[in-house]
Formats: sequence, C-alpha cells, structure tokens
Amino acid sequence: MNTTSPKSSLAKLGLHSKQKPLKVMVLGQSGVGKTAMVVRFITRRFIGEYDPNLEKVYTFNTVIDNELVPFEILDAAGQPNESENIGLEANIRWADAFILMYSVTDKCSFDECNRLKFLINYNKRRRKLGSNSKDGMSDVPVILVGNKTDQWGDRMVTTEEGQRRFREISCACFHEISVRESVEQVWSVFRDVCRFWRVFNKFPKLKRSTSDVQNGSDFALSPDSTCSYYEPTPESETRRSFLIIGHSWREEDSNTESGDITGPNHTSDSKDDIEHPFRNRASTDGTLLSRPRRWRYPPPGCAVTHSNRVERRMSISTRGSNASY
Ligand SMILES: Nc1nc2c(ncn2[C@@H]2O[C@H](COP(=O)(O)OP(=O)(O)OP(=O)(O)O)[C@@H](O)[C@H]2O)c(=O)[nH]1
Repeated sequence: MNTTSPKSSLAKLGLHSKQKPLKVMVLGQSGVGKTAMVVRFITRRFIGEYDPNLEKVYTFNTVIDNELVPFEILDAAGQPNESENIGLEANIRWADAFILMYSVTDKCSFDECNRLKFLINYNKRRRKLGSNSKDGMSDVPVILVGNKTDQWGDRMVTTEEGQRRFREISCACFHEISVRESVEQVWSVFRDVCRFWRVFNKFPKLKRSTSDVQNGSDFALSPDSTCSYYEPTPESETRRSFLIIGHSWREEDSNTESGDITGPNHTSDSKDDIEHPFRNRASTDGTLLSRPRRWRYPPPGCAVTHSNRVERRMSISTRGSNASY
C-alpha cells in the first residue's frame, strides 16, 4: 500500500514550512578571500577578482553527513570604516554561525579578527541578556580560518599564532586553507560550520562553552567534532586533525577522518569539569558572574558581608583592535 505522511503531503501542497536554513556570515578584512571562498564552495571554481563592495547572500543546498543543509551565506563586504558598523552588527544578529577569515599574509587582517569576534560576542549576547528565555543563554559557532597558505613566501602569521588566537578568542575551531589550491579545504570549513551548528543546537547547555571555557580545561563539546588544517607548503598535502574539546584542542592521529567518532578518552575526565567549567573571571564580552543571593531579610545566622559581593562589570568597545575578552 502506498502511504504518504501528512508532512510530505503538506510539503507537496507547499504548506509545510521548509527546513530551517543555516545562516552563515563570512567576516574578515577586505581582500582576505571571503568571496573567493564562498564562490569556491558553491561552484567549486576559483575565480580571481570580485567587486569588493558587493555584499551578497548566497543560497545553496547541499548534503552534509547525509542530511540536506540549506545554506544561506552572507559574504560581508570588508568594513573599511567604522560608520558601517551598524550594518555589520545587524548582519551579525541575523546569522547562526560565523566564518572569521584572515589572510596568513596579512597581520592586520589577523588582528582584525579580535575586533570582529568581540562584535559577534556582543551582538549575539546583548539580545539574549534582555530576554527571559533560558535558551537565550546561548552562543554561536565561530570558525577561525587563515587563508592563502599557498603564498608561503609571504606568510606573516604562523600556524602556531593562528592556533593560539583561536583559543584566545574562543572560536569553535581553526582551519588553515588555500582557497586557490584546494576546494576540499574549503568544503571542510563549511562542513565544520554545519557540524558545530548542529552540536550547538542539540546541546544548548554547551553553547557558551566556546566563549567561556578557560584555557586548557577539558570540556567535551562534541564527541564527533574534529577540526583540521593543512600544511602550508604545497608539497605537503598531509592532513592534520584536531579534536576540539570545548576550548582546547588535541592533536589526533593524522589518519583520522574528519567527523569520526572518537573514543571515550576524549570526553571530560571528571563530572566536576562539566558542572563548573565556566565563570572564573569577569570579562568584557558580556559574560557576567552569577550574583550571590542577597537577602532582603537575612535568615538568622546568614550574615552577608560586603566582601561577599561579586563585582559585575561590563564595558563595550567596538573600536580598534584593543577589544578584550
Ligand atoms: N594566492 C591566493 N589568493 C587568493 C586566495 N583566495 C583569494 N585570493 C585572492 O585575494 C584577492 C581578494 O579576494 P576576495 O575574495 O575578493 O576577498 P574578499 O575578502 O571578499 O574582499 P572584499 O570583497 O574586499 O571584502 C583576490 O585577488 C583573490 O584572487 C588564495 O587562497 N590564495
């Protein structure tokens, strides 16, 4: 017997809502290769020159890990002056996930990532701080990408600096790629965007981990999250993978395929790590320490001393590269 689900019948009639698109924003200084990367992902071609002022949303449906993913990709124009920050911030609020791109041949573009990550933190949190919803305490995946590794003679940012920065500004993972040389590297970036987005949606309580976990703490963001980068020299196409454990990464066996399920060793060692991984510092990224309970009429024996108060501090700076986290 031929059975049809109500969902598919509605879909045929065009009444059932489509799958939610994955809205990705590609951010970075002008000239780092944002447009080249998006076009490479969609068409598999490397096209040399583009209109630098063009800001465009590309829609592209593809299958990742056996699931259809309707991408909406906003290729943000490089932001040459501060007056365009308002539009930039509106776009940041629109997006579900981010690719933060710099060129390994341009130190300024690398430093610009700090400011942009700060803007992401601020704009994705601000809305949520005002909301009552518990789910509002969320974060979004941000993938740090260093492009143009084919220009190894002009390199100004080392792989180690990229790895350090990815930890410092709390991105979900880090890639080094050459859009010109490898379509596979470009695909691996978008694959990770999608995988992290799924993980963040699936485990809302983990969402803040990539912003708040202290250096070196072992916190399992996802058992199947791997990140990769490629060796910068053209003669070495060896793929190296990193398992992302919350804020930190560990080098894996180089034969491990991206997306492989990892063993139990990669999860957090103690339950305590999961329960108290955050909030060890005040910060300017909107992360507030939880306030101690203040009694209006303290119960007997519960004397609240002034020193018990936790200072709440939040300052916002969107200028320059001196944003702090
Ligand atoms: N060598 C090399 N050049 C690249 C690579 N990716 C992009 N480019 C070049 O870098 C230049 C800038 O690329 P775009 O894609 O226009 O950069 P963009 O970040 O979109 O720049 P805006 O549109 O100004 O924000 C172009 O000349 C590209 O051909 C790469 O992987 N290697």
